[in-house]
Amino acid sequence: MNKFRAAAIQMPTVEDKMENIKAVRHYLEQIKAHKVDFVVLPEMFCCPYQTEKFPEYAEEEGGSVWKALSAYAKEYNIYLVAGSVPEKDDEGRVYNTCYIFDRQGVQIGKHRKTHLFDIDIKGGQSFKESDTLTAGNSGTVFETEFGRMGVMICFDIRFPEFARMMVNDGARMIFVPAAFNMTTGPAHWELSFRTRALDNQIYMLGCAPARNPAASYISWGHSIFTDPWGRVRGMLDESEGILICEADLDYENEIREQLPLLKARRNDVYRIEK
Ligand SMILES: NC(=O)CCC(=O)C(=O)O
Repeated sequence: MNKFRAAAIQMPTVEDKMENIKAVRHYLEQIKAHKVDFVVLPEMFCCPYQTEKFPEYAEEEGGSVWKALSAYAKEYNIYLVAGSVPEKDDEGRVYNTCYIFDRQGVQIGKHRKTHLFDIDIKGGQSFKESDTLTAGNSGTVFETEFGRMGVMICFDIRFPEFARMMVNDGARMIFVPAAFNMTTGPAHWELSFRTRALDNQIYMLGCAPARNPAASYISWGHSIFTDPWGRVRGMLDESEGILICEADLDYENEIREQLPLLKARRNDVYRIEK
């Protein structure tokens, strides 16, 4: 039980919400023979990544998208870290939400993106999720037969405390539905995954949408798997594809024993004396 397999499905997003949902089944069929334990989908995999579209595509928890994803988890006997979707609550607020289903299709976790992606890079990418989205207010872990796992969504990865909090809470791997762009992707995507993996001595799996050069927000792609030594174990390019990887928790334990960063922390002194 110390090894498990996971797949990141780097799929394109089309305008028709339910076409994206149908496409997920096609990929799950394709990887059936690999007997993966976990599948992760991209950020906003069934809604164009445009702020004005989020309220239009949003559904309440338990809606048609949720039902289809829960059914897939059961049918394919997988943990489904179901990318992210726009979720609306009963007061009309909209969140960037990742639902997590177990092998029976039962929802065992839900993460609402906590750090909204509001950036304005001179000569590069601008985006303002907070125009239409509300931020979540907590980190998220979920339980599996392999141990506790963490989930964060895209921009959340930039905040080191967030991953550290999950690791402090016992997370063994962090799943990251994401969609970096053509400005920050080449600069920071791989670096962010390697850094969070190295600092926390943990496996990280990031899943991005396939690149569509005609989209208003262009995804960097490059779904990625990094290990507790900070190495890249697998990475796609920008095209549609599936990244299949294996995590070995004995290896993670060994790294944590041999280079005992997590144990050697000095939480008693991390303050500035004034
Ligand atoms: N969807 C996002 O949160 C994008 C984050 C991103 O591109 C970054 O640079 O951070």
